[in-house]
Amino acid sequence: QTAKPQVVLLATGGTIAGAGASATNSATYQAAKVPVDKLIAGVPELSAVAQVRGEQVFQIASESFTNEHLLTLGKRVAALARQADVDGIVITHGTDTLEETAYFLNLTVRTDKPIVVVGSMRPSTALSADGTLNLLNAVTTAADKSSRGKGVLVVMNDEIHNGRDVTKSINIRTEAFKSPWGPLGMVVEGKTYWFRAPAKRHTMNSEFDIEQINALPQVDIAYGSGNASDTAYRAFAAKGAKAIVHAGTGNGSVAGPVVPALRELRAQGLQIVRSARVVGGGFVLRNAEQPDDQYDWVVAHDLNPQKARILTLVALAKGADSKTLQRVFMEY
Ligand SMILES: NC(=O)C[C@H](N)C(=O)O
Repeated sequence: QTAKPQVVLLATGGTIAGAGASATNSATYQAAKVPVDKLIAGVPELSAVAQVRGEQVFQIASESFTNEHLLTLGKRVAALARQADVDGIVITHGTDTLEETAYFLNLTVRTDKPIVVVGSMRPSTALSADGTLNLLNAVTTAADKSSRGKGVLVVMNDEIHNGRDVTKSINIRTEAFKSPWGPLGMVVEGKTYWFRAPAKRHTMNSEFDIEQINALPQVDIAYGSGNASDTAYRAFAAKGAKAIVHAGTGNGSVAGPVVPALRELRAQGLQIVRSARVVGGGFVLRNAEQPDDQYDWVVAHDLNPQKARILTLVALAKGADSKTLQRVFMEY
């Protein structure tokens, strides 16, 4: 009998480790309560798929993830990926910022071993809790050789998503994670089925390397709306932001009263990234809506504001200027 693949489960908290007062509490509960050994013990079916060992990296709700958490987690994932006795890595994570961590790892961990990020929408104590099957599907995907070289994956609700594309699109359904360009595959009854592969640079082909990153700059997001003012942009700059991601209306458009502030801040050295707040997937074109060449601003292409923040962090940590920043937004 051949040995089972070895999968390390890194637990960070979230609703998948959440506990409510009763089985009918599907939305009222405390995140980050159940420790990693209990998560593993709660799904005995895991042992048929892989040899799973767990590590509790953090025990937090993902809305409280900081840049330091990203660095700590990324370095641990990279160290494990280098070990010969690790075939795949699963990260349990709160769903609120799961897409940000998945994209960060996708950009910075240089490995072709499967890295799968997973969460749940209902706490472990709820009726029809979704965490157990999500976890089994995530370990199945991480243990599968066919998952290699596809970048960091997110497995939720039987679907395998590209960690770059996927976003939390609703907060009250188990069918919460969507990729604007579609999922990569499915996990059904312990088997993976693939339909497409990521086209953008990631992991092994990335120019970024978590081993070389020891600090991440402050990058903030300001939200566009009607009656917009420049207050938030100037306040972020005053507090030391190195870049501001503009979560713009429509095609990353910028309200008239905000334009002079963004031009001034750019002149002071901050990078200005125009993204789109639209939910179906943005697509911001350079020099459409605003003269980006003239203002030396950057467009986020199809990345949503929170993902644009992650790529900006990583690029600025490597000293990117505005030209490099624009290049990486098209390549990653
Ligand atoms: N469903 C969840 O995991 C939400 C929770 N607030 C978290 O992100 O940790």
